[in-house]
Amino acid sequence: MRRSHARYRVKSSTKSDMDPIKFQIRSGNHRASSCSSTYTFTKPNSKHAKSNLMLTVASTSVLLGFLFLCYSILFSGGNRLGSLRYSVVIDGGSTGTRIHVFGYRVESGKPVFEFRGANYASLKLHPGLSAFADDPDGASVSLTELVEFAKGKVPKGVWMETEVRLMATAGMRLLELPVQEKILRVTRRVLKSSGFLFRDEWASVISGSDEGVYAWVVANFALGSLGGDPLKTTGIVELGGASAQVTFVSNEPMPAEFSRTISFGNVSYNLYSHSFLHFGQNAAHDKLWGSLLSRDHKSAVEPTRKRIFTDPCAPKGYSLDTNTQKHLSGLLALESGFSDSFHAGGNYSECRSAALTILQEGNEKCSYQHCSIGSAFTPKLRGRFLATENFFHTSKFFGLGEKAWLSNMISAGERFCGEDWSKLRVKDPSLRDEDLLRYCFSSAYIVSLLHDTLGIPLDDERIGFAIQAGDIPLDWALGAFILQTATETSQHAAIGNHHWFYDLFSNDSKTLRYVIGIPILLTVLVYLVSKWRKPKLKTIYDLEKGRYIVTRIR
Ligand SMILES: Nc1nc2c(ncn2[C@@H]2O[C@H](COP(=O)(O)OP(=O)(O)OP(=O)(O)O)[C@@H](O)[C@H]2O)c(=O)[nH]1
Ligand SMILES: [Ca+2]
Repeated sequence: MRRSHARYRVKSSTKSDMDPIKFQIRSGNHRASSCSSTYTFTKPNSKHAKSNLMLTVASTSVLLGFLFLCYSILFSGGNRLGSLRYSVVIDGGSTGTRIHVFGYRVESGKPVFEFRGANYASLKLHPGLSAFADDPDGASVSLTELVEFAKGKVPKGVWMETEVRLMATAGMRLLELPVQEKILRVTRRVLKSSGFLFRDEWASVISGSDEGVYAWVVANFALGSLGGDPLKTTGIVELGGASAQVTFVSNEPMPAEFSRTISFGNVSYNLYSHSFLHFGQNAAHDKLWGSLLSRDHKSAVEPTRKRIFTDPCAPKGYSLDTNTQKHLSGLLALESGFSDSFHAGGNYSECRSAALTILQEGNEKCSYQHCSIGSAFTPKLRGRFLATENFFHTSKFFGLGEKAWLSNMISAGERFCGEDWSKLRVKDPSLRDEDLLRYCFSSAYIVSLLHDTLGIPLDDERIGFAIQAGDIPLDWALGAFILQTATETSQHAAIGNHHWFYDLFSNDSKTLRYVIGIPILLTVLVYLVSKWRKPKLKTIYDLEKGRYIVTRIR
């Protein structure tokens, strides 16, 4: 085929709708004379071409943008749909520091908690933060180890969204404020560099009332009564090392400092909650020794006679070695020669009345209508209760069953306290002296606290002891996490902070398919239609008429 002598002339067009560049091709097989009309092939109308291109690019970019947005919502960090989110809570207790790592999902705008498997891990290290009063920097060692444990449980990609909170309890409350602050400063330094999401105010000494509320929350969450009828909830009595907590729903009028109102779901609970500082088991036992000493100081002992301290809560034959002295409060440990004047009385009922004296210390300063423990207001206990921490440990040690465990605690304590120390020592060789010794005092203190002081009948079936409910540990730190997360999630839902897409997608994969599938379909459709509809146009410049004629090519 002869090659056409194509000659290109650029002709600027005045017509706005015409592309300014025209190519005139004179085909070789035309006679010169037949140049009456020259076919001018224009590039497809580049205006149209451009708008098609624009349309395709626009719809593709909208689609890509949309897919990217979906990806960023569905698969980025903490907003990952359906993926686990994490939270870390550190319990700064008096006898040890425990870290809890929680995994949870948000489904239909609500957190779903499962405290098992990959969704929960915890580690406790001794001693507690308060043991570093003289060496605050020393607190960083165990805390760093706990943080490393948590980092091993949380995928690195979400550390930045994982909140870490440190809440210290009674052990730290017993320290002077400046000392507390020094230790907290060290903890903040460690947590700031942990890689987790942390703010200074998230490391603090929480109030005893908060501690009690959190313990109440986890107990009722575990029992399935949280979010239900307030009168069907279960109260808690917690016997820690340095403090004891009592929290339950009470409709009795009470002073504001003991009253707490919390909401869960659309139910609100009016709680009595108080932490009795210095009335934890270990702190009370130290008080006992302090009272023995001061009692002797008061007794008119002639200077020549050797002073004897009789401890009714120490089984006969027990001698106070330096190891146990280490655990005595400063007052006693400093008492020179205390150990050789110490006599183990091994008498349960005397031990129980010594415990009652400790529980009623300060009662004379009661400024409320009714105080049971110390000078703090306590309403009449109503409803069911769970007795946790030392209530559980001592009941377990004596092998008590749920049934009538309080009255059985008396007989178990009488046997243990009255037994010869050497025989007890042989029965439980694995326990340290000071831990084994403590069971005599504990059995008396528990009965004196629950029955003699709080008035719970010895055979009351309404109170059980536990350390977990189902497979959920009754640890106040879990309650703090539950309340914190539920509040945060409902706040997001309330103020619409959440990704509105997120709701659209939350847990509804059908929507996901539609929302991603439809735009793809539409784009393809638009593209095909534009391809199909794009008219094959031919623009002819009619030399005779001196104007362009646009015709459609079939
Ligand atoms: N007998 C016994 N007591 C235990 C055991 N584990 C913990 N305890 C005691 O139970 C009490 C409460 O335990 P934790 O809450 O872990 O102690 P803590 O938080 O350091 O103490 P607080 O700051 O008063 O709450 C403390 O007096 C512990 O000494 C155990 O296995 N056996
Ligand atoms: Ca505790």
